[in-house]
Amino acid sequence: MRNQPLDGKTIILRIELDTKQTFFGTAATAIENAGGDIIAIDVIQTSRDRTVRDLTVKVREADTPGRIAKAFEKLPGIRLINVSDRTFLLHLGGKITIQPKTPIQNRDDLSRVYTPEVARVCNAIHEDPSKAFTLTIKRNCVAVVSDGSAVLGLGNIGPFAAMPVMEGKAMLFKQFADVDAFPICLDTQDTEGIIATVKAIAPGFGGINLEDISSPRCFEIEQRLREELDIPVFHDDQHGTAVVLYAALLNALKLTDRKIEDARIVVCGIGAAGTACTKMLLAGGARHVIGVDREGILTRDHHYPNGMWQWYAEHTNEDRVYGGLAEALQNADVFIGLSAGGILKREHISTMADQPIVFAMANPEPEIRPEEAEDLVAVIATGRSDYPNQINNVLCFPGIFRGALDCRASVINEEMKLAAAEAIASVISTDELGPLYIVPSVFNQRVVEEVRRRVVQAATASGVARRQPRE
Ligand SMILES: NC(=O)c1ccc[n+]([C@@H]2O[C@H](COP(=O)([O-])OP(=O)(O)OC[C@H]3O[C@@H](n4cnc5c(N)ncnc54)[C@H](O)[C@@H]3O)[C@@H](O)[C@H]2O)c1
Ligand SMILES: O=C(O)C[C@H](O)C(=O)O
Ligand SMILES: [Mg+2]
Repeated sequence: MRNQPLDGKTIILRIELDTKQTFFGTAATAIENAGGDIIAIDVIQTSRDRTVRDLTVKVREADTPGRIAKAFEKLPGIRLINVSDRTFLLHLGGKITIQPKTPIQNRDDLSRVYTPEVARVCNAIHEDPSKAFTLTIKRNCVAVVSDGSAVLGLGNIGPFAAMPVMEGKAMLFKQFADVDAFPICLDTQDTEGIIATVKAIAPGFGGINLEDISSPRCFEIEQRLREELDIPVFHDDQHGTAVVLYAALLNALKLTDRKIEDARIVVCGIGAAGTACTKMLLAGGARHVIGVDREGILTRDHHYPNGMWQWYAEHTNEDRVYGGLAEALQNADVFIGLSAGGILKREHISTMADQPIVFAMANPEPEIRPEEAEDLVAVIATGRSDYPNQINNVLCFPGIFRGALDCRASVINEEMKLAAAEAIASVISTDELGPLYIVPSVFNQRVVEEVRRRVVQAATASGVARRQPRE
């Protein structure tokens, strides 16, 4: 059932009718009886005794398509050729394409974009490699690189299955920040193999956005690439998430009249995202953070083979709380979930402090659905597009890379991340702030603009900008 469309969604049924044996009305009635609502009909092919039609059908329940298929099996003269939903149709052939900026209309054009004239441009770059930034796509191009090892919360589903997410990130880069991003899914999960491959492809890119690479390998991969490349390398699940989380938390704390230093914060899922979010919270002044992973609360009297967990245990949970999620959440002000769907229960939230803040950010299924918890919380947010308060790294990565590319930053540093977080939080004024509006919408055009502006300023002030963009 994993590929079944979700409730309330639209599917498209391609059916073939033998018009000597049956009528369209029979098919329509079967669909209605199975819980489907036909909202459009397209005739695809027709002949004297055969017709093929696409029926766009709203489904009320997840098992409606299955029930329609069963009903058709019993009806002579009706054949179900295919069921697709709009999401799958949108993915047919992939979601992005490459387009030339100018058409090649004659031999003159051809000789400029290609041999022989292109050779002069190649020689110019050979003499001065920094010209690659002005004379090639490098200036505006980001590689979105994954090994498919931690795709959303789906786990290690490999490079082929990771592609739709990476294509989606490339679309978002382009639409929101006019960055040309290319999805690259690697058929290796070997740390050295990934580092060598990214270094080898780097000449064509002005930045590297690492995506959905599992921890702890992601830490070393990013660290080494940062040291060995002179373009920004940014692990989105760590830093993009941390930036947006921090922005959202600043606003949620403001709304509930709390200070970050006093807030008791539980981070669940100490992987790539959970670790980076915690580092940003500590840098922002948080003093009471407890981390919980599958084996329970991380404590400093335990030795962890995972170096990042060892670091984590030494820098959090000063009061030495032991146990699991339930124990960690007693009297906590904030829950930050970056773990797995459905693991937070109402019973957990009811033991939290008054006016709890719940950020259930696992994708695609949050730790708890807002409708299950909204009567218990002051603020709830998820990473999804279909609920209010979407805390998702898409609020950060387009704008932070736009800024970094525009000022040709050599890295994306802490100052730039902090500037991006403050920019996102600032898009919502005090008057506008409310329980359903702690982070701006992805479609708010001020987000990228403001993030870019402050990121360029921060890069310049911290000495990593290599040019000043025209405003
Ligand atoms: N909203 C966003 O912008 C955003 C950004 C990044 C990641 N995420 C989501 O956060 C989750 C983690 O992503 P990641 O990149 O850090 O992955 P990761 O694989 O690096 O880390 C996941 C961590 O969660 C832990 N975990 C899994 N199940 C758990 C459970 N039942 N209880 C406690 N801990 C558990 C794992 O042991 C691991 O340490 C995913 O669901 C991902 O989709 C959301
Ligand atoms: O892809 C997303 O929606 C956010 C994030 O990068 C994730 O891995 O969940
Ligand atoms: Mg991700």
